[in-house]
Amino acid sequence: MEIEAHKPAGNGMVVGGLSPLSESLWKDKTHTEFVGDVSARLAWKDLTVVVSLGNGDTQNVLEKLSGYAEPGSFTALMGPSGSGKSTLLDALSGRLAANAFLSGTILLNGRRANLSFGTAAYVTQDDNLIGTLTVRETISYSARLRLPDRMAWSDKRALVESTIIEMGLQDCADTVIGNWHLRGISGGERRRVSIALEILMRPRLLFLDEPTSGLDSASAFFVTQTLRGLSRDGRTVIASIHQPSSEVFELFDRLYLLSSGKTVYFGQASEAYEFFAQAGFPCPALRNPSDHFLRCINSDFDKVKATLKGSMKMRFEMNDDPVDRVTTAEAIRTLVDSYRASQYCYSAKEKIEEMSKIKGTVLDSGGSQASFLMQAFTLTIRSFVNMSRDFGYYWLRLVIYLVVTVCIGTIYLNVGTSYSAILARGACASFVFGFVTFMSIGGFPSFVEDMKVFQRERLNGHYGVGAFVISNTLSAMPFLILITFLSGTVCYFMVRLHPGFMHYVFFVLCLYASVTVVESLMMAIASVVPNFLMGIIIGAGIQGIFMLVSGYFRLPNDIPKPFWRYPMSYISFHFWALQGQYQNDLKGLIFDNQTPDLPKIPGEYILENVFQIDMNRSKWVDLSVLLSMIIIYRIIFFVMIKVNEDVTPWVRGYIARRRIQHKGTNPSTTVTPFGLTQSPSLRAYVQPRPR
Ligand SMILES: Nc1ncnc2c1ncn2[C@@H]1O[C@H](COP(=O)(O)OP(=O)(O)OP(=O)(O)O)[C@@H](O)[C@H]1O
Repeated sequence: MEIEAHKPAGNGMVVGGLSPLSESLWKDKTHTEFVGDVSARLAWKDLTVVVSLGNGDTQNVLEKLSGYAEPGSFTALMGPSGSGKSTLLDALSGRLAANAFLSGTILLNGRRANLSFGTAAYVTQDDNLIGTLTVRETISYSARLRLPDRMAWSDKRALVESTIIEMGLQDCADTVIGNWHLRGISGGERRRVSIALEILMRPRLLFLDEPTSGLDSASAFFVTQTLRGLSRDGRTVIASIHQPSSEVFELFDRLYLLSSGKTVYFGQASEAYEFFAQAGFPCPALRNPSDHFLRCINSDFDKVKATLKGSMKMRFEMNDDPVDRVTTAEAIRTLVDSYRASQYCYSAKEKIEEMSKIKGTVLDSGGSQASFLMQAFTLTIRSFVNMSRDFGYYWLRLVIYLVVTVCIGTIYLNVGTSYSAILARGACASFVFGFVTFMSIGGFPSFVEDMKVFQRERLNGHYGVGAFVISNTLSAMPFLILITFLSGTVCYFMVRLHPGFMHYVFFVLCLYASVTVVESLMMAIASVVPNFLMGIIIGAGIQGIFMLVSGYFRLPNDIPKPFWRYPMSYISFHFWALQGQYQNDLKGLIFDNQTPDLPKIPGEYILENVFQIDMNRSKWVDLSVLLSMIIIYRIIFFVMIKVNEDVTPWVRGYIARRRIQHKGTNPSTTVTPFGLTQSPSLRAYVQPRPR
């Protein structure tokens, strides 16, 4: 492949968007049939977003916003912090939080469309990436996950390489992203990797939330130039941008200025200067126009002035700047009114009307084109590589498990068959299946990181929930087998549990099954509780309760009925593990009695009368129950993710809607002149953005 044909410009970055090679590669090799016009014309009219707050109050985050974005143009959303830029992007891309209610019209190619789960690509503010992979690996795995199976790997690789060059990542292509123990690429490079992952599939519609935040001026210029280049390839690009430099500002085609959820200006970026002058706020000489616009509409300046005046730290002198002669609140009012009465507003409305009348192509979901098997396989390999490189994922646990099992081994060394060994064996099994399995909770922070990556990729339609659950189960298997077989072997032979190969195999299998159940339980918790401290506390609490009813701390027949005995002890995996292991260890052994003149005690007698074990059930049945619990927890994990995606937002939305109605505001959907309604619905997933 002629990758060399891409000659990086200047600092090694190819500015100006997709190179002709990658564009043609994409079309040729994916064999994508572009029937008709596949460009994305996005129009929104009278978009209002109301959020319900925790105390039952409501807040208007966006108020009757109208605008449009066309293929071939780069639209920048600008405004002070809290003005509603991210909310507008979320509303347009179908990602509003469940407590947010949308009314108004959003049309893609003149039609109502669902833009979530891959139809539009969205680069969010947080760069949730896998820290142990290099930049090239990250993009390559993403290519395998999403490009069609029939596309040759050499072609996929060529596309990956051209994307790396396009985002100027060649110098750090073989550097790891970085995590808590690995020093990786810089923050700016992470941003560029996040963008690279989304442009890989050449989406027709691309949303970016603050793609230049945290970047130095050269990187910010480069990223913006790349986005502009993408738009020049016929794509529709909308990005929120914070405090752009004058060079970056010059790259915008259209500017959407927001303040407190209201439109201050929407039109050609180059004409904003004139609009501000006409409204009575001309940009002073030698001031960056974007700084001036934001200075005029950032009401925080009023608070800052008041605070400084109050504390006598600052004397305000009148100068020529009109912004200093009025409060920012007044300036915003004047600008909003001027815009409503301006020709910019009229021409925008006309354009929106015109766009709404043209019914264009229905765009396919831009999600993955790879088969389910390819997705599951790639995710398994990627997850396996990550687990093997992340010291904290399994290796640290292996060390701790070995240390703890050596401790167990020395404390119960050659436990034997004396009278006191009866209780010692019971205690040893209880410790192994209670505490040792409990230590698996240590993997929770890594699960939470995995879930963050999953959520980002899932929302952009990279793969399905099923592929993720399967891959997560398979990739962990070799590590769990290694950990449990090594530590189980140490424990089994040091303590000298029941001799015999099958007894040894049962012990380690039982340990493996128990540890995997804990892993699956913690994954299920991670799918609902994204905070790792809370997740660990919940996981520890659940396991503590399970341990209590395992049959060791209270004998099975003494566990209070009905709740603790049924269902709790049967749900507890510790219960099945102990029942199986007690049989595995004691059955067939003969123990000394309290005094030598009393007859010896058979293991079966102890099992039935001391540990109250159900002897009619084989230990292999106990093991099967444990193994089926793994499957049940994985199904719960799958269901939890689905519920989180589909049902939880609906329920939260319903509660918030009731609250708003109770307060007297009507959040009902608005039927627009286009006949389209937007309402809080199942598709308005998602986890509210962290704020
Ligand atoms: N789901 C929500 N629940 C409660 N408040 C919300 C919600 N979504 C947005 N808001 C509020 O709406 C306002 C606008 O938020 P938004 O994140 O859209 O602003 P922004 O312009 O993107 O800010 P920044 O530049 O700081 O990211 C803020 O006051 C925010 O707290």
